[in-house]
Amino acid sequence: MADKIKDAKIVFVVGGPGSGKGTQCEKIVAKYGYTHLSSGDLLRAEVASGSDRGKQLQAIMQKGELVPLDTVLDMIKDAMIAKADVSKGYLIDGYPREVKQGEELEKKIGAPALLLYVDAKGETMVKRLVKRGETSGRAEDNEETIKKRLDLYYKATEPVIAYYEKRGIVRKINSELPVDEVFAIVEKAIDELK
Ligand SMILES: Nc1ncnc2c1ncn2[C@@H]1O[C@H](COP(=O)(O)OP(=O)(O)O)[C@@H](O)[C@H]1O
Ligand SMILES: Nc1ncnc2c1ncn2[C@H]1C[C@H](O)[C@@H](COP(=O)(O)OP(=O)(O)O)O1
Ligand SMILES: [Mg+2]
Repeated sequence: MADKIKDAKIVFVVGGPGSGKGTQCEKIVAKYGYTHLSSGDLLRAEVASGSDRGKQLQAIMQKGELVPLDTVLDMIKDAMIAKADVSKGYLIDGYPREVKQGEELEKKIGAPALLLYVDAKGETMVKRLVKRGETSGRAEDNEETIKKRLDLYYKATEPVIAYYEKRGIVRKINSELPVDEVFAIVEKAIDELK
C-alpha cells in the first residue's frame, strides 16, 4: 500500500506554534492543489471522535506535550494513502516536531523535497495564539500551555531545521510580514520545485 506514495512529492511545513503554518498551507492548497495534512488537525479529529485513544491524546495535547511518534505517523501515513490516487503533492504541517519523527517518516514513506521553515519571533507567536484562543476553542491556546509549547518548539523542533539544512532543502519564510507577503515568499519556494 505504501508503494503508492513512494514517489510522492512531500513538503514539510515546520515552525513554532502560531507562526502561521496553517494559514500558509490553506493558500498553498488554493493555488497548487496540494493535499494538506496537519498533524494537529488529524489528532483533533481523533479527540472529537470521543474514542479512548482520543481521550488520551487530549490529555497530552492540553499539557502542550508531544503525543507518541507512532500515533502521529500512522495517522499521517493512512491519510496519505487515502489520497494517493489524486494527490499532486503533500503538505505535512506540524510534523516533524523532533528529528526522530523525520527519520521515521522517511523510513516508512519517503524523503521530503522541501522544508518550509515558517519563522516568527517568540513574542509574535504568543500574541497570535492568545488572539486565536479567543475563538479557536482549542484547549491548548491558553497562556500557560503556549509557553510550554514554545519551549518545546525551541528544544525539540528547531533541531529539525538544522538537520534538513544540511541536506539543502530548507527555505526560510519570514512570517512576521502580512499574510499575502509571506505567501509571495512561499510561492517562490514552491515554484522552484517544479
Ligand atoms: N502573517 C501573519 N500576520 C498576522 N497574523 C497571522 C499571520 N499568519 C497567521 N496569523 C494569525 O496567527 C494565528 C496562528 O496562525 P496559524 O496559521 O493557526 O499558525 P500555526 O498553524 O503555525 O499554529 C492565526 O490566528 C492567524 O490568523
Ligand atoms: N508531529 C506531532 N508529534 C507529536 N505531537 C503533535 C504533533 N503534531 C501535533 N501534535 C500535538 C501537540 C501539539 O501541541 C498539538 C497541536 O498541534 P498543531 O495543531 O500542529 O499546533 P499549531 O498549528 O498551533 O502549531 O497536537
Ligand atoms: Mg496549525
